Amino acid sequence: MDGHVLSVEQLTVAFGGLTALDRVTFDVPHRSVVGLIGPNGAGKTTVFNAVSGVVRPREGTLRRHGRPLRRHRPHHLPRLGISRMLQGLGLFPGMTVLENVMVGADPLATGGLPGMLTGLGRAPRDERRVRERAEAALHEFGVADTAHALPGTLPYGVQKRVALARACVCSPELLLLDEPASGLAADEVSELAERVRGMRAHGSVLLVEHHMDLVMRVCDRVVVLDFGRVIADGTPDEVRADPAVERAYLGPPEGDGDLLAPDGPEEARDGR
Ligand SMILES: Nc1ncnc2c1ncn2[C@@H]1O[C@H](COP(=O)(O)OP(=O)(O)OP(=O)(O)O)[C@@H](O)[C@H]1O
Repeated sequence: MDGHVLSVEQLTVAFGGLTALDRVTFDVPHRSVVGLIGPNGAGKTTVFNAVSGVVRPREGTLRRHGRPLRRHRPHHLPRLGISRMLQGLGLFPGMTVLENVMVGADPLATGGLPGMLTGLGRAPRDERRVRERAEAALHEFGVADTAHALPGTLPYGVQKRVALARACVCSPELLLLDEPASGLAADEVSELAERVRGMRAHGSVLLVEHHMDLVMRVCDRVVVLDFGRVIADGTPDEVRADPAVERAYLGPPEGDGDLLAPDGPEEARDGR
């Protein structure tokens, strides 16, 4: 396959008079983990929303393997091999864990979501295949024993794993992870780091995360945004040592804290 899993070229997004993204350019290579970081309001979520087809860029091009994505919508993502795990998890509270993950696996089948939920108009073979894929994903993420529970009855860390299983069940070529570490305990973050690193075996990950320790541990490259512009793009070590990144996080006055300390950026930004 030619080109990168995702190429973002000169992406510009405006909300009224506010330019949220200003000619943002970066690539997500095949089988890599790319971190997208930056202070609050830098434009990270807007990049995800543009890639997901939720917002339309004013200018610029998104490419998958060199081919431009034109006027795509969020429901096209499974067909494009892209999956997104939302920060708010987005699990359906009235459906069991297994059913939630089956929704993620459903694009693999020929029948639609209504067919899956009602059992009508759907080949039993499809139903079986979707169920098996969902069960395998739950097993892979260590939550098979929760299959018949409702998400709201489970601890947050377990719900996160369910949401990850749902995002991964289609074996996406590109997984968009929006702050997957938020709300997790330290041991859960370490486990998450292992999982994200392991995802490289199957596809690529674009990771938005404030938890710098995780970003530095799992990413092959890190793209840094500030006020809608890319101010750095390099390996974790290169980005960590970049004075422009330090300025963005710590502000111009003599900030002398640990630049990309695990829980530093948000507090540092507040002090600008
Ligand atoms: N739908 C919208 N309408 C108007 N302004 C918006 C909208 N979405 C985002 N913005 C603005 O665009 C800029 C970038 O926001 P975005 O949410 O992408 O930043 P972020 O880096 O994800 O921030 P955070 O780390 O706080 O989630 C901000 O100034 C934000 O207020």
